[in-house]
Amino acid sequence: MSTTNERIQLGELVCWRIRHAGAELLVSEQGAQILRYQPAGQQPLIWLSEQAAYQAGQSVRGGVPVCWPWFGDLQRNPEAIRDSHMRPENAPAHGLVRNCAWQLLGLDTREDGIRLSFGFDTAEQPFAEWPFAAELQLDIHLGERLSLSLSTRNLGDTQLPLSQALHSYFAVSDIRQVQVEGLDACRYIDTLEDWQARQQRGSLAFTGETDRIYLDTPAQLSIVDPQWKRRILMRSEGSHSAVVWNPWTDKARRLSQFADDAWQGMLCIEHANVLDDALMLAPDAEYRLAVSLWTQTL
Ligand SMILES: O=P(O)(O)OC[C@H]1O[C@@H](O)[C@H](O)[C@@H](O)[C@@H]1O
Repeated sequence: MSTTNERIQLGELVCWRIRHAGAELLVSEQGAQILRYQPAGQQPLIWLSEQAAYQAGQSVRGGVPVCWPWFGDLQRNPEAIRDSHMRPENAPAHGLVRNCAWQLLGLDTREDGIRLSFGFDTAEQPFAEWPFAAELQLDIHLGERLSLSLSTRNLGDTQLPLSQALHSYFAVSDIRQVQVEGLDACRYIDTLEDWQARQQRGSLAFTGETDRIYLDTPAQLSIVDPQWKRRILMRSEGSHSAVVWNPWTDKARRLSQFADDAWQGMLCIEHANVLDDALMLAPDAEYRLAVSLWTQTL
């Protein structure tokens, strides 16, 4: 099977364009962020905004940003995570690494696809207001499926409080036509309804702005997209929580790098470790959060 890789510059960002057996993957070294993924002969599976800005120090809208060492608004995190930052009121949303330079550790072509690894070490790039030592590695494997694995090793001598997510933006034909399966009976926190706890009944369809944290989630979820005649499957390891987000009309107008009507063609399902599923990593412990993505024809 033919596999090629190309180092390209998009605006200020160094990126890798990988082609394998008709599939195409675009990854930025900044944030070790997958920007786009299109399986062979299909619509994109991972969505990238048409208004994406490729600037140093700014996360790109779309793809799969890595949220670490906290997810979302730090002030909404469990106490141990809030206390991990010296000035939580000034801490950026979604942690510290999504707009940092990561290091390319390896790019290997094999019979079953191509593997890219990126590393981030706080010993080399310390955060003044987050006094912990950790080593992060994101391994990306493009084969028949796209697989991501994020490992955190605690290099310090105290416990490391952590929440995190692989913030995947999926491409869909029309958010009003798709459904998410696998969440039936899961508890969720509706962040748009004063963070009240609710319970999912049946599959999830979308009729307005949605921003929910699902808890006790199963290993496999899927997006059913009848118009594009496909099901996107997601299988995770090391995650029992997932964030489901679509900004709908009003929030779309307030988002950066986002066209007013872009909400129609995207859906975030973010495999995570948040709230009850947040982590305390012992000294020298390593934790792995992983997700594999593929499609089936409907
Ligand atoms: O604009 P950002 O920082 O990339 O965040 C995008 C969205 O990310 C989601 O994970 C959150 O649940 C939303 O509340 C948020 O709006």
